[in-house]
Amino acid sequence: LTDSEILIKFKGSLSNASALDNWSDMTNPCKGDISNWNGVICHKGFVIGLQLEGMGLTGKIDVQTLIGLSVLRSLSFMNNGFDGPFPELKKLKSLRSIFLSKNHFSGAIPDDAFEGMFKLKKVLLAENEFTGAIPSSLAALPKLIVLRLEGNKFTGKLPKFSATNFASFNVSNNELDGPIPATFSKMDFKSFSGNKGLCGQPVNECNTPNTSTSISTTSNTSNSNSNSESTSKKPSMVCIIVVGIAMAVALAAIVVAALILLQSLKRTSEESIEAPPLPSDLKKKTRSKEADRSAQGSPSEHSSNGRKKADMAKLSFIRDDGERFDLSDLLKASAEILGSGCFGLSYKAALSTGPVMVVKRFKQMNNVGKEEFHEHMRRIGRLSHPNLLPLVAYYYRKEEKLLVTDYIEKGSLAVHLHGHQALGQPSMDWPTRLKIVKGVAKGLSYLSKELPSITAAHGHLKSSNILLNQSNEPLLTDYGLIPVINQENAQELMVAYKSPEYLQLGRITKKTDVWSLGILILELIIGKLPPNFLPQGKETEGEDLASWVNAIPQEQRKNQVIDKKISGIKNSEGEILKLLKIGMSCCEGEVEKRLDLKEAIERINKLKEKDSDEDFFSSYASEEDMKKGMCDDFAIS
Ligand SMILES: Nc1ncnc2c1ncn2[C@@H]1O[C@H](COP(=O)(O)OP(=O)(O)OP(=O)(O)O)[C@@H](O)[C@H]1O
Repeated sequence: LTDSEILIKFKGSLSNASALDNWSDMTNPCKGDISNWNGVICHKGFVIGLQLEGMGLTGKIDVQTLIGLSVLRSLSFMNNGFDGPFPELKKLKSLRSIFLSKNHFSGAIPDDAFEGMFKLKKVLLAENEFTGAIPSSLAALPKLIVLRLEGNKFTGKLPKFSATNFASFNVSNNELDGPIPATFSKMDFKSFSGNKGLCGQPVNECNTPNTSTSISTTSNTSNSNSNSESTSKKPSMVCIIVVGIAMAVALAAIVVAALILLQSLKRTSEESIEAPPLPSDLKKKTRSKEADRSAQGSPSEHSSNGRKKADMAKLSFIRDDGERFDLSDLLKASAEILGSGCFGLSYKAALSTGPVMVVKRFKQMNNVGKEEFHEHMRRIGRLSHPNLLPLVAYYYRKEEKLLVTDYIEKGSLAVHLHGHQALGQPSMDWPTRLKIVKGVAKGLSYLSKELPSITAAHGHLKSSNILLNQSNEPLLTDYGLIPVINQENAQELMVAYKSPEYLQLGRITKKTDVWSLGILILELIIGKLPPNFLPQGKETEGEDLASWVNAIPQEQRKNQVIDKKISGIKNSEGEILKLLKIGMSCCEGEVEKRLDLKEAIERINKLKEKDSDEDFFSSYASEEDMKKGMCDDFAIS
């Protein structure tokens, strides 16, 4: 059967499937990475995922038919009306993700239900009616990083899990009992709460008779003073030693890091100057690509002669019409460190011939092969929009990659919002802020259309990745990088992976960039820096901006939320409140309730600099609604 026939047959087993009306055997489900069939995810012409969420589907999940989709990696039926036993998904050995949360599946899951699914990384079964023990075959999965079982009726003990590196784990609100394995002791207690019988760290409610601490302290009252004295002394000695060792190790680490950095810079510089001629096959490839580069925008080799030629080839240029330079030119240029972001250092390099470039070093792109990297950079390089900072050139070496762009004199939005104020310079006025939001929205819209196969087409939207040109038009940077960043590092560093859906469910969606846009809107209105967008913010420290707004009573928001330092807001407060409302709808924690990008952009585009009389009244009317608790967009989650 073809993919199209398989999917049509599969649809036949579903009930209430009107959301899949555009599945038709007259068309192909996949054109390259694009699909016009609702909920079908494609890669290189193959169906790799079904994302059939919140479609009101019921009926049977015909797993047998899906076996025909040989590269199916992800199945999501979340938030539908499926019931009955756990489907026999182990027949689909290539699956990486199973999302069945928020349905009515029930009964015990067979102990061997996950047997042989060695590639499985994410399993979401939350908020169903499953009973019985957590299957040992699930606990044995070696690559599991996300497991969500909360809100079921699982019983028995928590099994020992083979995987130890969970990005998200939750078994709360079940009927589990017994001790929590020590490997989970550092997790958030909320992941285990609501299970009356579970005990041990992090819940700390173990009440078994053989837990000895409290018993021994009461029975040895006569010794208690001396014991407590000696225990209070011992830790302080230990502390001093530990702190001493830690300081010595930290110092040594700093020295080693500095040496490595110097060595690496030196090596890069030497390699670029001493670069051997290109291997002939790569040269051939480069030359043959010259032929179609005008159509493809492919990198080209600027030929002159000898070693110069080889050096030039080391930097791959996206366009033909710009100034050419090589790595050694960049390294010889007068350079200035712009900052150390999540991925490494960024330098500003003023070339002796005039142009000023920015070189950003990435060490976290080691999992992609050379061809894959070149292909992706060419894809990024073909993008062209007034709100995107174009990639000028890139450099590939196995251990590190460099991306080169023009230097933008005016710097980033982050600096204008937060840095300039700290220096006592005037804060950005409302019309400029509005212009920036509109430009960012246009850039995002373009990216999502041009990079449909990347779930979060930007993936790293934050105020330091928005530069401002001389007329304050925003230019997005660091976009489209998710496919080439190492997964582990991406999870730690990229903004998309700090979204609620990633933190709670271990997934990013088409609406993840919308969430970042919402946070950016709030940052522009409130004038506060979002805590978890800081480079070092691996953990969310402090509440996010949306929770901060939500904690402020409705009637006080106009006065407390809008940054007092924004100039030019007279007669614009109605419009600012409308933007605030859009920002909050973009920050909706539940993906289904969040605005989609198109809707958000439409609403942003309607905003004006000044309130009209009508807007003035309607914004106040909506404030009244809020007071009455009728405004869903502001509902406290
Ligand atoms: N082309 C550019 N022109 C001017 N300033 C830039 C340019 N690219 C980056 N910057 C600025 O240089 C600084 C360092 O940028 P970098 O991208 O390394 O880190 P970041 O944006 O803070 O974090 P991340 O690595 O997560 O993107 C930031 O303030 C950024 O706004």
